Amino acid sequence: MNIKLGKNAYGKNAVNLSKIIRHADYHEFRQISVSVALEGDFETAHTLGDNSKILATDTQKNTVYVLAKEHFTDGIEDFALYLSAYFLNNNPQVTRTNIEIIEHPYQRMAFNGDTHPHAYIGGGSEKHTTSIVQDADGLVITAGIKDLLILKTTDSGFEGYIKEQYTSLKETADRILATQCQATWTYNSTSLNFTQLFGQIRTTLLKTFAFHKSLSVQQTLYAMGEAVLQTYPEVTEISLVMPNKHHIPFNLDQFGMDNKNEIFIATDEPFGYITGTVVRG
Ligand SMILES: O=c1[nH]c(=O)c2[nH]c(=O)[nH]c2[nH]1
Repeated sequence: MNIKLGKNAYGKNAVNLSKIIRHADYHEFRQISVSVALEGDFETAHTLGDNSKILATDTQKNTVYVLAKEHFTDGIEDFALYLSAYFLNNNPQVTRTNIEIIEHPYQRMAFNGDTHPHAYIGGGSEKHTTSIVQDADGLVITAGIKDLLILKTTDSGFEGYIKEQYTSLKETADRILATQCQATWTYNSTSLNFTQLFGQIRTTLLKTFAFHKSLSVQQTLYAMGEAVLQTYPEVTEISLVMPNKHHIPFNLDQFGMDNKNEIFIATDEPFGYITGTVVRG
């Protein structure tokens, strides 16, 4: 029988790391989760149990903590780029790296407009993400947002869809639009101000969601992606995942009351799942 090893990768997932960056009059607190995956000359590790080319995942984990001291000082994109280059340059058996970082944002507490120097509030669902895939041919860098919970109470409808024997959904010109959005975009360069761009792109996504007169989730998804590509030449394409978190009007008729689009059943499952990539050209 002719059997051989196909595509494979290994590495350490979810290296959870916190860092205090001490400035003169305040502290910065950062919390990230780093995942490393390596591809390369690992055939005999699988077929013979020969570990001579294996950089232990425990060593990979330690490398992340050690390099964070000097090199995690700015955006997660910059740290991911540094880690990727480090693993490639120091391990000739590695031909491709895939570094992913998720940042859990913490904000300094504010009281009457004054920001506290070293107390933070976190725990929201929204996260900032990045990924680097690098090999001898080059590098792809993405950034993104995930678990961004956004909702609007009007300027959303859904009408004009197919009506056939199994259709029961009623058309509406005024519904709640809610989603737990994930957006991932690709940059055209590795020397950008990633932190600033992330904040600006996030604002563009939110603004478009808020001001768009939505005829469907699909249309809003496209408008959000289009706005990012129109505004930021550094972005080559953007993918969005927008589950439709349904809010179904509750039937108050049965209790002799009129539901004027005020009371809803929020259903988690099943949910509509709308995904799309918006590209140039
Ligand atoms: O924005 C929507 N897109 C759909 O494809 C769809 N399908 C559905 O039942 N409700 C909705 N809403």
